[in-house]
Amino acid sequence: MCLLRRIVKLKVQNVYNLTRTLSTLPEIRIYEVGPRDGLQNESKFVPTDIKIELIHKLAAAGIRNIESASFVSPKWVKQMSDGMEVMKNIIRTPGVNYPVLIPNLKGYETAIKCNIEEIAIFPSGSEGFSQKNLNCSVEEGLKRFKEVAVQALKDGLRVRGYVSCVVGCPYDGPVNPKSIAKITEELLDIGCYEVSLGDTIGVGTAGSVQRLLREVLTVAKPENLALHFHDTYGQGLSNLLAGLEFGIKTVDSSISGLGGCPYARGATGNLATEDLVYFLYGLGVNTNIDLVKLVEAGRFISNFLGKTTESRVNRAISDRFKNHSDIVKIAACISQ
Ligand SMILES: CC(C)(COP(=O)([O-])OP(=O)([O-])OC[C@H]1O[C@@H](n2cnc3c(N)ncnc32)[C@H](O)[C@@H]1OP(=O)([O-])[O-])[C@@H](O)C(=O)NCCC(=O)NCCSC(=O)C[C@@](C)(O)CC(=O)[O-]
Repeated sequence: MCLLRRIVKLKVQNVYNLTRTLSTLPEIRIYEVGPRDGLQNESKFVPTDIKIELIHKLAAAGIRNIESASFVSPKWVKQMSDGMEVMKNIIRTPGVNYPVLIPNLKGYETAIKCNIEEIAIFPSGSEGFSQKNLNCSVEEGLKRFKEVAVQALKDGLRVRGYVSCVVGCPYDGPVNPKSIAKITEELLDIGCYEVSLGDTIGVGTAGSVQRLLREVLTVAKPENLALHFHDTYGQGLSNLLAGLEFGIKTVDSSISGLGGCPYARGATGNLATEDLVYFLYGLGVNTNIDLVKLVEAGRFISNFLGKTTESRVNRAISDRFKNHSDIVKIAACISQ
């Protein structure tokens, strides 16, 4: 057989093997943060009914975990001041989880009146960001969050943890993976069912994510971790692939790539949910999410904000794709 045909045969075999290997990827759980992390940084106040409609659209697209509100101080994040109205007025889809962000007991006492089942607490991985974002030290923040977690667990709620600035801090610079591992361990010890590792300013790369995970996986199992990558430097998907290769199965993302923390200067949006879902379909992972409806949800909120979507998939998918299966075939390069 001539050399060229041998190379082609080998290439086809490799592609098939790669797809087959990656297609043995487990169920990937998508944790949508758009209504909270996505909107919190928007200067123009988004009316409560728009927030609620976005949540409904995300659920209709098949998203099963939608972080829907935040019970932080309105003096700190005005955009999230209508958390109670949002949580009291969403029409809840059976099987969909609607967690909320809680900074302290005061926020918890408000949130618990809104029929919540899961809360998220969020210590910082660096001192500088902790002071700016929570007005306290990392240690004081952990003490506060522990009080919240103990009460929430007593009330029968699930508690998710975040660690912010797991790679770099806008104030302190590079962050030591060992300190992230320590905070992760403390969150798991107080009863968090999972800890989402937040690259808040998106400076992470596949290399720094590998270094971080090698450290954190000395204290946590992959099934108790989640990946939360802001896409500021365009590294979100490659960071994600690095994380998936460590067996992590939960990924945070934000519709239309919205987001950023008002107290992390330079922070921009999260990995876009549309890009994440397309990427996963390409790996043969069925997310049960309807990409046409998801793109529509992204266009709904981007149009309301008067912004161009940050999602490359949302921008690229023209209206010629009338249905979801056409897009999945493109994503997975399936010809027939
Ligand atoms: C934690 C605090 C409250 C401390 O803020 P503080 O000023 O130190 O709080 P305080 O205890 O001194 O209280 C000051 C005033 O706020 C009130 N207050 C106090 N707590 C609440 C509350 N929960 N809800 C409503 N009101 C509250 C309190 O009642 C008091 O009212 P006053 O007596 O002046 O009238 C503040 O720093 C805060 O709210 N920070 C949160 C900022 C934030 O939301 N940042 C964005 C989310 S984190 C993020 O985006 C990162 C993440 C999670 O996505 C992961 C990643 O991307 O990496």
